[in-house]
Parts: sequence; C-alpha cells; structure tokens
Amino acid sequence: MTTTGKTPDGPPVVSGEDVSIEYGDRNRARFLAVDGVTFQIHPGERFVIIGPSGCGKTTLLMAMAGFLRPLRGTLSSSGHPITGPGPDRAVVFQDFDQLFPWRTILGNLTYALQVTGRAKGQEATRIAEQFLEMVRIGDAAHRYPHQLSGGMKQRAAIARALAIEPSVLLMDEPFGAVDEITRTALQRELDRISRATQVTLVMVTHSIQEAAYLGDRVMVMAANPGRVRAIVDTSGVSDLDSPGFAEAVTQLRTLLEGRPATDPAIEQETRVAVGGQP
Ligand SMILES: Nc1ncnc2c1ncn2[C@@H]1O[C@H](COP(=O)(O)OP(=O)(O)OP(=O)(O)O)[C@@H](O)[C@H]1O
Repeated sequence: MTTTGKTPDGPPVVSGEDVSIEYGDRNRARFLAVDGVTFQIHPGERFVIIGPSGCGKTTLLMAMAGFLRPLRGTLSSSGHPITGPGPDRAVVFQDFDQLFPWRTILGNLTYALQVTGRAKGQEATRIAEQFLEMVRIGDAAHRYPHQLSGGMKQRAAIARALAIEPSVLLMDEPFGAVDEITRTALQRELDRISRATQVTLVMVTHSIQEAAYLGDRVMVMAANPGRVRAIVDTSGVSDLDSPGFAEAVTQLRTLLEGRPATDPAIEQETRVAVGGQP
C-alpha cells in the first residue's frame, strides 16, 4: 500500500516551534503540561492529535486557539505569532452547551457572523442557512439549543465555526459525548464537509479509528511531560475496509502503547509514514 502526504502549498496554517506550556502561578506549584513540541499544519490538512490521558492534547489545542500562552517556544497562525483568540481560529468543544441557549440555532450563527464582522442582516441569515443546510440541520434553524439532540448541537456548533470561514477549525474531542451511531454519522459528515470546504482541521480525539479515518497526519503524543512521540502520515487510509486502514490503526496503537518519551532511547519526534515511506 502506498500513501501520499498532502503537499504543502503555502506557509503552515498553524505551526509550533519547540512549544512548552506550563500551568500554575507564583503561588502554586508549576506543572509542565507540554514540553518542546514542534509541528507544522499545512493548508487544507486534517491534523489529528492523539495520546494518553493527560499528555497535553487539550492544552496544546487551547494554546493554538489563543486561550493559553506558551512558556517557551512559538505558536504561529499563518506565520504570525498567536497572542490571543481570533476569528481565523474557530473552536468546537466536546461540550454540548457551547451554543448560546437564549438564541435560536440560526441566531447563534448570525450572531457569530456579526461579531466577527463576516456579515450582517440578510446576508448573515443567508450564510447561516447555507451552513445549517451543509450540516443537514436546516430544518432546526428556528429551534433553541435545548430542543436539539446532542448530535444536532454538535452539527450546529460545527456550522457556526465554519460559517465564520476560519483558516483553521480546532476541535477538541467533538464527538466524544455522542452515541456510537451518531459518532459514525458525524465522522462521515465531517469527512464530507472538510473535503468540500478544504478547511484546515486540527482535531483531538481518543479514538484511534477516528484519527486514522479523518486524519491526513496523526500526531501521537506521550505523557509526563507531553511530548511528540511520532507524526504518522495516514492520508491514504480513509477506506475503513482496506488493509491499509487496519495497518494504520495497528501502528497508531503500537505508538500509543509505546515506551514513555522520557526514555532517552526514543527520539522526541519520529516521522512515520504508513506503508513504509519515510
Ligand atoms: N488548569 C490547569 N491547571 C493545572 N494543571 C492542569 C490544568 N489543566 C490541565 N492540567 C494538567 O495538564 C496536563 C495536560 O492536561 P490536558 O487536559 O491538556 O491533557 P489531555 O491530553 O487533553 O487529557 P485527556 O485526554 O484526559 O482530555 C494534565 O496533567 C492536567 O492535569
């Protein structure tokens, strides 16, 4: 089986250079959650982060979103240092309650379009309706979040994030709280939508299968402290029934279960391509 990574056709949409992130303040013990992580995410790429619990996946994603500042190293968005949140980086969380409960689904989207300056008035409504149709909840536009299922709320949150046309969509375990059937349906939807919009996607997940299915590349992290164990090219393995898919899942699982990255015998970053390409 052969795989081909997505060819970078511009500067990285998001990049990290030797990024370390610490929690704690002057009065509390400090904790190094992410240690010397380097990566580059290219335009249109689907970049998935997996790793054991507590390895710093969410911490890294929140730093990309601009909610946390690295202690050392640099995080950049399209070549500019990330100094805070911005409409170029939309975030979808696992939490079902990320929509404003006092606004309808349509109202949630039009509000996002207005506050980010993307569109207002009838134009905002038109764009909002278009994105709700894209995630197949156009019929629910005038309902309130509490009137939707968990899966529908996640569709709405994805529509809201995409509507503002971010350069990157950051997703933290977006399907972690839905049932298995809904999860599979949402994975397929995200696959379709990300191909249609060519949005750059960064997703944290606990699911190896989800990572192999949706990811063009999968960054496997190790814990204590959070480091990059490997970046695996999975761009050619989205066919669930192919031997390559099973091979990728096995490889990712082996890396996940591997020795701790603090072991000096393990390189901090190993670039791996499924199918034997360097
Ligand atoms: N606000 C905080 N203050 C102090 N430590 C924190 C804080 N948030 C997270 N941590 C610690 O930082 C480390 C990384 O946490 P993080 O949530 O990024 O891990 P994760 O890989 O996303 O975990 P999980 O897979 O369980 O969601 C953990 O040890 C966690 O306890």
